[in-house]
Amino acid sequence: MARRAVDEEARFGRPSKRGSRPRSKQRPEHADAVTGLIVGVDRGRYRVVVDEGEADEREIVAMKAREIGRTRVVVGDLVDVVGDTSGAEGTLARIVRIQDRTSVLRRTADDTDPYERIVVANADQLVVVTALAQPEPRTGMIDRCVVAAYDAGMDVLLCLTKADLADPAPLRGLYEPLGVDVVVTRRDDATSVEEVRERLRGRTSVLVGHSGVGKSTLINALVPDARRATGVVNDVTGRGRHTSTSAVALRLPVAPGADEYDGWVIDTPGVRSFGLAHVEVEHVLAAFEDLDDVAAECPRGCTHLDDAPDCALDEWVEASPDDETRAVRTARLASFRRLLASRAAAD
Ligand SMILES: Nc1nc2c(ncn2[C@@H]2O[C@H](COP(=O)(O)OP(=O)(O)OP(=O)(O)O)[C@@H](O)[C@H]2O)c(=O)[nH]1
Ligand SMILES: [Zn+2]
Repeated sequence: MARRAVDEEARFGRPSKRGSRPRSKQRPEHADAVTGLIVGVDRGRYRVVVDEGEADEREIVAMKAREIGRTRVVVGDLVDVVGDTSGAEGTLARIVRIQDRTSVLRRTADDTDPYERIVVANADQLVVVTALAQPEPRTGMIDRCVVAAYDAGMDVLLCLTKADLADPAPLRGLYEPLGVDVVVTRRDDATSVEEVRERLRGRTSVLVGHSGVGKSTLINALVPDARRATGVVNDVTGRGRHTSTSAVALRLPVAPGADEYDGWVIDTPGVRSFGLAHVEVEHVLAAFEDLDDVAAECPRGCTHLDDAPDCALDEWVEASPDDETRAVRTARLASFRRLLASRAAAD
């Protein structure tokens, strides 16, 4: 759990978790707040898991309290909740505080949505689900996801699906030099799903991917209860089951069918790509430790792009002690520049 900011505590007069102050009626109501994790958002109603991992873990429904104002609350947020937090049918609790976020995954405004949005908070891994065929992989889209993740300080796992249809080697070759972990799956190979589970265990992972890449198939295999089959029609409404486009957090079982959970899988049905106008070069650079050190020697304001005068990264490749090193450095620099360039490309 993220530690609450000191000034927030001062403002609400709440003792630390370990505080020994006795509870009394004089204390502000918020002192009785419980902490919870936002697992779903739907039209102003927030699904919150409280007392996670304890005997009385439960999911409650809450709304934003007035003091939160217009601050957005997103899936992955840790919040303090007051009021009726029993989770009993028909109860509605109030979110009075959003705890400091350890990461925010953003998307820039685009044609369909004029506002920059935080998609998910506090996730530590972005899983880019890409089919090896049907639909054909689009490296531009993968690059943009990698940039968005690095900007947010998240790791990237590239999950290549439909391995029965095409060879994963070329894409592996393109992304492993970027420090991207690659895992290959196929629907009819349960062990490949377990390899994905291993990498998600104990972490909070956001899955993104274009329609048809097999993301639902993968999530259903990882989290059977989710039953996120596409094309399933609701008997009552006659519409697809998942008309909502907001993110949803699902608990990851430690093994197929296990009652024990370790980690969260966040599905993002509405997010197909990321606008990247907000991304800073320095954040992308920070994900390439070797280049980051070298770029410290660049002229002020260096763009580090192909045409940047006196970019220290070019000199670093030039100064390679041998051919092997030169090949590695050339590939690293080309990958980094490809990512930088993807910020400008539309997808
Ligand atoms: N050949 C092959 N097909 C697969 C594999 N995994 C999934 N598919 C098929 O690909 C199609 C799309 O899979 P979904 O899981 O619905 O894809 P999705 O990414 O969730 O797509 P949306 O629901 O549109 O977002 C389905 O017909 C799946 O049966 C695989 O490993 N190999
Ligand atoms: Zn430079």
